[in-house]
Amino acid sequence: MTSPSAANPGDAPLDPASAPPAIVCLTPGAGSGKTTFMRRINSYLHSKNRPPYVINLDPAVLNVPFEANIDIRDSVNYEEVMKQYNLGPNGGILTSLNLFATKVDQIVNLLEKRARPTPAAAEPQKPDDSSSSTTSTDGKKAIDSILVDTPGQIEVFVWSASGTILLESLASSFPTVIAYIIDTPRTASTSTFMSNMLYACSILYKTKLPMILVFNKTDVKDAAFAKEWMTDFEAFQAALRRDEEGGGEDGGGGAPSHGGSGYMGSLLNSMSLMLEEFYSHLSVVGVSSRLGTGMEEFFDAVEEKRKEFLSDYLPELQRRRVERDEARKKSRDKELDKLMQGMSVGGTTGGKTNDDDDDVEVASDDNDNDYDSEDDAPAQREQSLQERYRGALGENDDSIVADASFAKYLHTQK
Ligand SMILES: Nc1nc2c(ncn2[C@@H]2O[C@H](COP(=O)(O)OP(=O)(O)OP(=O)(O)O)[C@@H](O)[C@H]2O)c(=O)[nH]1
Repeated sequence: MTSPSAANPGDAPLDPASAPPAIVCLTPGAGSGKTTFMRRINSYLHSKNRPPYVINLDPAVLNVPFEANIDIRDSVNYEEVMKQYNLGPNGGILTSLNLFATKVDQIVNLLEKRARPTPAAAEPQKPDDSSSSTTSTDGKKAIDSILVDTPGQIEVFVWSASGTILLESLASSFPTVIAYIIDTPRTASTSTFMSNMLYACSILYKTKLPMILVFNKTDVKDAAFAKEWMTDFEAFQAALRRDEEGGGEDGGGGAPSHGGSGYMGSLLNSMSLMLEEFYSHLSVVGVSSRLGTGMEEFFDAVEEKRKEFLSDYLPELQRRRVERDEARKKSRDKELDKLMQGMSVGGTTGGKTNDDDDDVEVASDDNDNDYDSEDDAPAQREQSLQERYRGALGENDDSIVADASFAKYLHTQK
């Protein structure tokens, strides 16, 4: 994995090429071993003296068996959200994520600050310094990677607006990679394998982020069969035939596999052909979170996907971001124009200046402004009023900074 190498002066935007990767862990089903996997990669990075920055986005989790630097549970009380809004478990998670997503700018700002190396980082390291990490602007070690844990209810995260906002915001500053954790023993039948792949495919198209398929629990079942099915169509066909003849594996769930029978057989057949193109975009690794095997392979895949993010995904992401910012600015300008016209003080774009004394009184109730001349006064008053309205509409960064309680919480994080 690459650590940030280029020093970014002051508060200049973080260069994505030198930014640490963000690894977002998702799992299609409960019990796939996401938590165990997160704990394993966390301790692996600690053992390499490259501690990650950990973010927990699961508001409903009872215990996180690793230290999270930012934890959604510290700012949103899931139980309370369910009670107050009269929601069920999924609605509670969704609303908690929505509440948390309103603060995403502050989180990304904090992460950028923590990821930015100081000029001192450019100095050569001492030979006895085993760490390859640098130092962030506030004197702490610059973060080398970001690990994000997500709610086990994958659909709540992936298909919600807040999930999209959180992922896009993260990806706008950091090369973001999805680690999709699969329970290998439970994916051994052709039909469960195919449903898992289709789900991964839908997530890839929804998030538009590079993805690593992590076949977990390889101590119980080797992931070689899955790798073979993804690269060799004939092998998958043979497995389908075996399933049809009743000799297929039952996927560990106890139910017999009917992957190859009747219309299911031909459906799986054509789907496997269709998915060939999708497979070519994925990295596949087999790991055992219990034993800790496959970690090097996983981080090699992260590095590969980080590069892919920079070359393929980032340009598209930046294009979408510019489009969205322009649309947002246009709609704000429109609102501001309407507001100004309503107040009869003119618009932002060529709106006429109102010379009426009564209106000027409204605009000048702040005595701080000393105008140079009588002629300049209306224009300056109008400008000052416009600035205040812009602030109220959220264009001013100060409105974010002013949210002291959350910022204070974030700044107490390690
Ligand atoms: N044999 C084996 N078991 C594992 C492995 N990884 C996780 N497990 C077991 O699988 C079970 C589920 O693991 P978790 O890490 O809790 O899985 P999760 O995806 O977070 O599941 P939820 O808690 O339901 O969200 C536990 O009993 C783990 O001990 C592994 O690599 N090998």
